[in-house]
Amino acid sequence: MAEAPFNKHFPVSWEELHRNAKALAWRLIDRGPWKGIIAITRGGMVPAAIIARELEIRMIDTVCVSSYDHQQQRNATILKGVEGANAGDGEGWLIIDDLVDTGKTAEIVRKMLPKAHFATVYAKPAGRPLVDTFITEVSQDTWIHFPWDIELQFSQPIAKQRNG
Ligand SMILES: O=P(O)(O)OC[C@H]1O[C@H](OP(=O)(O)OP(=O)(O)O)[C@H](O)[C@@H]1O
Ligand code: HPA
Ligand SMILES: [Mg+2]
Repeated sequence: MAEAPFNKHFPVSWEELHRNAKALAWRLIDRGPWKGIIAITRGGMVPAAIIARELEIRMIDTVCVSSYDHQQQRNATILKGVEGANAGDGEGWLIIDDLVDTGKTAEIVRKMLPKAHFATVYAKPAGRPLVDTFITEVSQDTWIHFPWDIELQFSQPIAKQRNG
């Protein structure tokens, strides 16, 4: 697949992610009770853990999907479904991912659990219609840098960045 032009970069700190995942938990609490959480690996496991803690949910399973090599999108591969959770059509279950981008991953997981509630912390416009609840929208040409993917390093002054 063609590489998407990510012109903008949106770094997220652990604190920000924690705050936004908690904000998502606040939105989800009144829509429950939830039978459990299905986290989409790997990125969904971090917000899923925070939401599980806030909503006191201990039944957690995963759907294992892989679709990106860093910013390069590939065909999504399902490595594991949800057989263990006995989630049926997903009724009463929460699916948690860190973000929807093109919506490809969400589309695949929604087919597995059509009645589940799909929630993400971040959403880009193309994937937004596939999510039931999210917290922050960023533009399609923005790459979100999650705290587990980045480290502190020297940053060019803005003037240097603008002048190339
Ligand atoms: O809406 P889409 O275009 O499908 O993109 C969103 C998916 O891509 C990322 O996962 P990725 O496949 O990179 O795996 P990871 O979570 O293991 O990093 C992200 O965590 C979402 O699951
Ligand atoms: O913007 C993104 N950031 C991190 N992982 C992703 N996977 C798809 N889009 C993104
Ligand atoms: Mg993922």
